[in-house]
Amino acid sequence: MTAPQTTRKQSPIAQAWLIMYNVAMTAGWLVIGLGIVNHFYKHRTHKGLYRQVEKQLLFFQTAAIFEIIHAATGIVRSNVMLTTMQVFSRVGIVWGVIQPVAQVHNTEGIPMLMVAWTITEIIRYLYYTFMLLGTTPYIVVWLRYSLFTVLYPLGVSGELLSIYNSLKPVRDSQMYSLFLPNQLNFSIDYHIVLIGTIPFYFIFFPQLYFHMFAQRKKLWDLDLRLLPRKQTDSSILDYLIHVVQPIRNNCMQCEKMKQCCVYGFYSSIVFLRKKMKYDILD
Ligand SMILES: CCCCCCCCCCCCC/C=C/C(=O)SCCNC(=O)CCNC(=O)[C@H](O)C(C)(C)COP(=O)(O)OP(=O)(O)OC[C@H]1O[C@@H](n2cnc3c(N)ncnc32)[C@H](O)[C@@H]1OP(=O)(O)O
Repeated sequence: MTAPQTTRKQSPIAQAWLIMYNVAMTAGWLVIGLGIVNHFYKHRTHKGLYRQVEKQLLFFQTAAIFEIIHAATGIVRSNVMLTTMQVFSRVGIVWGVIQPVAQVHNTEGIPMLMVAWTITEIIRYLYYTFMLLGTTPYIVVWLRYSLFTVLYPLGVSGELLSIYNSLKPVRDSQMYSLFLPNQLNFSIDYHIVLIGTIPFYFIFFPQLYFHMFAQRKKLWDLDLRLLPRKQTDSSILDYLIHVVQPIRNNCMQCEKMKQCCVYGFYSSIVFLRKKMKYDILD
């Protein structure tokens, strides 16, 4: 089964670039994923994990900056603000927190964010690639619009934990900081800057998270076949509603309609169906 295709037509050059980009990003994150699995298999600990995949992670996470360019130039329909937030936070974490602060490398936040990012990106870029090729396997759509419910909180917790773990080493080393007096007559305390980023997570993460739920619902409404459980429920309810519908039409002409159990049965199905948010078929 394939998902409904809604991707708009791009120019052939843009389309070729996007296919190349998405294939390269899928492959890159797959390599990172294999590195993570290999590390856990060999060492059974998250210690040393960052060093194992450092180069690939720096490269492919940084390459996500193209996503902001894609959205800003309009070659994809992603929301520019949300994409910028997402990419900016992750590139910022990698280059501004993890890479320069060695004390963070072996802390618990690292496996959390790496696992969340890696699974998300393999599926996301695979999804985009399939969309461009015009056929997306149902399982890829389902994974993209379901796993984020768990992976987003996991990734964001890993990021916040990494920022938290970097605070003491950054304060002690006075990294990237400039104190008065100096010739520029300007001061910046990187420790305070990092603390200042934390509230932004509480402002922007809910927006990103609920945006994904909205996208999921939109796609779901577009094609009710997307989720098997709902599909079954929907078919049963649809079947019942279509069987009972003609009886109900007769009921409408009957004086005793309100007391009639057939009409009551019909109404409960309609109610149940509305409750399950299948209003669009009514
Ligand atoms: C020290 C620095 C700190 C900074 C502090 C900032 C605070 C910020 C707080 C936020 C923290 C977030 C951190 C993130 C953590 C994680 O990622 S954890 C892992 C879980 N993550 C996810 O699940 C990511 C989910 N998000 C997305 O998938 C989305 O991409 C998005 C970023 C939310 C944007 O969504 P949206 O605008 O809806 O766009 P898309 O659905 O992606 O795409 C829209 C259409 O464009 C097409 N498209 C997009 N990209 C491509 C592409 N590369 N190639 C081809 N096509 C593309 C896509 O197919 C869609 O097409 P249509 O269907 O035709 O609309």
